[in-house]
Amino acid sequence: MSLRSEAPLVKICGLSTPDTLEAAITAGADQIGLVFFPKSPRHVSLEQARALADQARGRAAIVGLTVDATDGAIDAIMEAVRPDWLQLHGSETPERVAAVKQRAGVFVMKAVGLATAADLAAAEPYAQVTDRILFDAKPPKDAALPGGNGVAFDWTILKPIDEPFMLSGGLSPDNVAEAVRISGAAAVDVSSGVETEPGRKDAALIAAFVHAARCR
Ligand SMILES: O=C(O)c1ccccc1NCC(=O)[C@H](O)[C@H](O)COP(=O)(O)O
Repeated sequence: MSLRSEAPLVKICGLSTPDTLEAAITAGADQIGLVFFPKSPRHVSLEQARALADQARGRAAIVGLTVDATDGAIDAIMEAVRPDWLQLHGSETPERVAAVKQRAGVFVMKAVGLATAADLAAAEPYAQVTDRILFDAKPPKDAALPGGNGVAFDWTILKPIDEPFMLSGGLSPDNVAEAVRISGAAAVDVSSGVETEPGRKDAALIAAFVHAARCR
C-alpha cells in the first residue's frame, strides 16, 4: 500500500491557448498536455502546438497526447513540438508502447482505463515498457472520446498499487485532495474539471486545482 506524504505532481491536460497555458504554468503545474486527436474539442494543430510548446519549454514538462498514432504522426509531433513526454491514450499494445518509446526517444506514459479492480490487470503488461501508468476512468459506452470525459471511478481500487502512478478521471478542485488521499497517487491529471465548457479552460479553476492538489 502506498501512503504518500509529498505533494503530487500536477498535469493540466488539453491546453490550447497561450493565456490558459500561462495560467497553468503560473499556478505551478508540472506538466502541460497538448491533445493531438481531431475529434477532441481540445485538439491542437502542429503549428498551434509548436507555439504553445515554445512558451512552456523549460518551465513545465510538455506532454503530447496521441490516440493510436501512426509512426508518421509521432514523427511529425516530435519534429514540430519536441515534447518531453508522449501520452498514449488509445488501445496501444505493450509492444507498440515500447516501439513508440524507442522511436521517439522520450518518456512515455500509457493510459489505462479503470472501472473496477478487475481492470487493474490490464496495466501489468505495460509495467516494463512505460515510464508512467496513467489510471483514467474507462470512457462511458457512448463516449466520442477515449479520455477527457469528466468521469470518476472508485479511487480505493488503487490503494494496493506500489509503483508511483498518475491519476485522472473526473478530478476537480473540489475532489482532487480527497482523490490523492484515498488513492495514494504520485501525480494527478485534469482536463474537463478545469473547464467552463468542453475545450475552454479557465485560469481560476486551473489555479484552484493546483492549489487543492498540493495543500492536503
Ligand atoms: O481530453 C481529451 O479531449 C482527450 C481526447 C482523447 C484522448 C484523451 C483525452 N484526454 C486525456 C487526458 O489526459 C485527460 O486529462 C484525462 O482523460 C482526464 O480527463 P477529465 O476526466 O476530463 O479530467
